[in-house]
Amino acid sequence: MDFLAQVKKAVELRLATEPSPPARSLPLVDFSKALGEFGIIAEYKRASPRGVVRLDMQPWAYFAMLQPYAAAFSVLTEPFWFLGDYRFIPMAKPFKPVLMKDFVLDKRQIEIAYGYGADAVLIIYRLVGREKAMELAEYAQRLGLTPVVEVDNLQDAKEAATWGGKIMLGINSRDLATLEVSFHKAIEIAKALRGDVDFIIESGISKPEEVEKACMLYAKGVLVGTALMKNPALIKELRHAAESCVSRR
Ligand SMILES: O=P(O)(O)OC[C@@H](O)[C@@H](O)c1c[nH]c2ccccc12
Repeated sequence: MDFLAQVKKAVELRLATEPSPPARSLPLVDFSKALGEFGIIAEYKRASPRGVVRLDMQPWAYFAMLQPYAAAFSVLTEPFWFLGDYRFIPMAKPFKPVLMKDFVLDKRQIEIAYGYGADAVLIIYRLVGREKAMELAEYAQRLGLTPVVEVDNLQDAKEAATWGGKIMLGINSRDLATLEVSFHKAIEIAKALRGDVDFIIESGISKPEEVEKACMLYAKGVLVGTALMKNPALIKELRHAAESCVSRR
C-alpha cells in the first residue's frame, strides 16, 4: 500500500472511534486577511513520514517564540505519521489564526477543525479528487473556515483556481506520492496562476531567497514547517526577506 492509501485507512479508523467535536468557543477570523500582503505561516510539525522532525520542542514554546514574526500557525493533527493532535489547535489559537493540517476525507473532520477552533482547513486535491475536494471546500466555507486546497501539479491548480469563493490554493512543492520536493515546480505553477486566485507555497522552504521568490509572484504567503521546528530563530530572516519584498513590489 502506498503512503496515501495507508493514510486513508488510518483516517477511516480514526473517524470510526472519534467522539463528536467540542462546541466552538474560540473566535473565528478570516485566515486570508490575517496573512496581510504576505505572511509566513509557521507549522508545528513533530514528525513526518520521513521520521521524527523534533520532539523536544514544546508547542507553547514554539508558538510563543514565533508569534512576533508569523502571520499564522499551521498545526498537524494527524497522529500516526505526524504525531499530531487536535489539541494543538486551541494551543496555537491564542497566539495567531490557525490552519488545521490533516488528511481530510470527510465532512466530520471539518466539523472537528471548526469545533477545536481552527480558522482554515487543508483539503488535499490529490487525496480526494475533484468532486470531493469541491464539496469539502464548500462545506468549510459554509462554516466560515478558509479551505486551503492543496495541489501539486499545474492541471489541478488551474482547475481549482476556477472554483471561486474564498478558497486559497496551497501549492505544494512536495509530491505527495513520492515525497520529492521541487521548489522550482511550485514556482512554475505560481507563475501560471498569477492573479487568478489567492495562493500560498508550501514545503521545503528554508531560505530567504525562496520567501522572496514566492512574494515576488504575489503569493499570499509561504508555509514553513521543518526548518522552523529545527531553528525557530530563522523566522527573523524569513520575515525580513518578506518585508523587503513587499516594500519593493
Ligand atoms: O516541513 P516543510 O518541508 O516545511 O513542509 C511543511 C508542509 O508543507 C508539510 O508539512 C505538508 C504539506 N502538505 C501536507 C499535507 C499533509 C501533511 C503535511 C503536509
